[in-house]
Amino acid sequence: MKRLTIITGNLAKLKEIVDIIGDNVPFEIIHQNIDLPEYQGDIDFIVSEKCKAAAKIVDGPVLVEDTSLCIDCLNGLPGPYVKWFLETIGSIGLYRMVKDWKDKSATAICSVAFCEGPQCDVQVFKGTLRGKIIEPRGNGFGFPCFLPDGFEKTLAEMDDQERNQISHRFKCLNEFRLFLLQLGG
Ligand SMILES: O=c1nc[nH]c2c1ncn2[C@H]1C[C@H](O)[C@@H](COP(=O)(O)OP(=O)(O)OP(=O)(O)O)O1
Ligand SMILES: [Mg+2]
Repeated sequence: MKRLTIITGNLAKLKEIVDIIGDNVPFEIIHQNIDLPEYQGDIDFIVSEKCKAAAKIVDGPVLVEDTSLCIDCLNGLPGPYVKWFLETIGSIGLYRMVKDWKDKSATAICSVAFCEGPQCDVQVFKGTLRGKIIEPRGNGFGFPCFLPDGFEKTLAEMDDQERNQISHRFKCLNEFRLFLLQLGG
């Protein structure tokens, strides 16, 4: 069976990816814990560059993921730079940035890029989840300040099973899973 290497430095993300892809796909899924460069640009560019860097390291099929949180009243910021916002001002800081705006709507975006090797084309998949920014609640993996539309729990208040049925990452990786099944072993 072909091997597919997931490259991420984030183990919570890895667990979700593996749980969603499941074990029916015709690839043996393995992981390398490597912190890839954090590129700048739009979502497609960033995840594609990440994928090319990963394919060079592995010299075979790779999957990388990049997460964005795009807030409407901030014209899409922090977008793919959400990691730096979380590390500096945190979820509460994100909430404070938007608390005086009437429109607090936002989109969580999971983007995944796959390629079969360093010389191969990169394919990008995306999953989006609409919601709004609220005062942070919850301790799970998932944005504590993001309340998905139609739900009463933030992503960080949901348990893994609940989140993996509705999340941006679920939507994206479910599409990728179907693509892998089509691709064959
Ligand atoms: O569903 C999520 N719910 C809440 N927070 C999340 C989620 N997914 C990623 N995150 C965090 C991790 C990082 O602070 C930033 C995304 O940055 P991002 O570059 O994609 O992740 P990362 O650097 O941790 O791992 P990687 O080695 O795959 O690049 O948002
Ligand atoms: Mg990263």
